[in-house]
Amino acid sequence: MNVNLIDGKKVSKELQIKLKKRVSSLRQKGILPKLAVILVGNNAASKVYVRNKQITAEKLGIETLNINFDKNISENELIKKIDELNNDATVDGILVQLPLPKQIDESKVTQRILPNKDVDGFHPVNMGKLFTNEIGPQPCTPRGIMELLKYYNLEISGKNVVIIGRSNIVGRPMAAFMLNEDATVTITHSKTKNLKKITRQADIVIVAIGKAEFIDATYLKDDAIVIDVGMNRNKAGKLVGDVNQTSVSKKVKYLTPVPGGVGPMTITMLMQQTIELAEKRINNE
Ligand SMILES: NC(=O)C1=CN([C@@H]2O[C@H](COP(=O)(O)OP(=O)(O)OC[C@H]3O[C@@H](n4cnc5c(N)ncnc54)[C@H](OP(=O)(O)O)[C@@H]3O)[C@@H](O)[C@H]2O)C=CC1
Ligand SMILES: Nc1nc(=O)c2c([nH]1)NC[C@@H]1CN(c3ccc(C(=O)N[C@@H](CCC(=O)O)C(=O)O)cc3)C=[N+]21
Repeated sequence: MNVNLIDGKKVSKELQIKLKKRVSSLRQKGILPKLAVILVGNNAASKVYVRNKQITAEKLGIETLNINFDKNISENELIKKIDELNNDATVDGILVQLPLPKQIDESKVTQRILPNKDVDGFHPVNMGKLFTNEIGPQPCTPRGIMELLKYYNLEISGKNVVIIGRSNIVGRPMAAFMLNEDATVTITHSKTKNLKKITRQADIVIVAIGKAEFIDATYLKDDAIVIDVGMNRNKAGKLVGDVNQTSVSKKVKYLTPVPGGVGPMTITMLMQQTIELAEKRINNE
């Protein structure tokens, strides 16, 4: 059987047509949706992301404020900047690109962003809302994955979902999203024993480990749905996922490519959440 590729680029394009209209209607009301992005240092994966974000925001009419800091910046300086953006009424969403250098406590930074400007949905208040199935800003990558599954009419209720990776930005919130849709969820990580035995039972596997082409066909059952979140450079400098796409293509039913799968959806959800936060200004005024 041939694999069906889940086209994140196409789905993104379609969603962005609707988002553009929402931005114009905001702008007509005098509201200019604005996203502030803080980048510390020079992480490679982060830079791809920053570039794609800027291009998309511009296309949709979302204002961006880009702040770059040297990798040696102190935690206090970064916190000061966040406070300034928290108090700036023209800024709807604040995103601090992760990972941060060692001298900075990521959780302290995440918690400093006001929950109602937390466009990444990483603040414990918003994470808590996601885990209790309440409405709030949500992490963009797992939200984008849910949108992809919905677009392709792939059923989640009652399915065995195995997530590989337990980061705050992908694995953990992914588990909450899936649970909210009535999946039976297993979260695995580097200390998991017999990973293959677990993943082979999965109807849906979500891979977010950060190791180039780590997962091959032997990890999967026939007809599985495989979501590849990974963004890695291989030895030749090419962008590859955490899944060996050639190997699994012969076996599975659905697969997200890299590039063109989850990545574009993360960006689209980030734009959508910036717009959602900006739309809140209407009711608050
Ligand atoms: N496409 C997109 O939109 C996005 C892509 N990414 C990409 O996704 C990947 C993962 O990112 P992120 O979640 O931030 O990564 P982290 O490094 O924060 O987390 C990696 C997770 O994978 C687990 N892990 C590592 N090795 C193994 C292994 N051999 N077997 C099982 N589990 C393992 C780790 O376990 P432990 O906790 O025990 O250490 C950890 O939980 C990266 O390539 C990143 O660039 C990230 C965000 C968005
Ligand atoms: N606070 C924070 N939030 C994040 O969501 C976050 C982060 N920090 N740090 C880094 C990771 C990584 N990440 C990516 C998202 C999209 C692409 C993306 O657009 N990928 C294209 C790449 C295309 C290309 O340029 O080659 C694709 O997959 O098609 C890449 C990487 C978000 N992250």
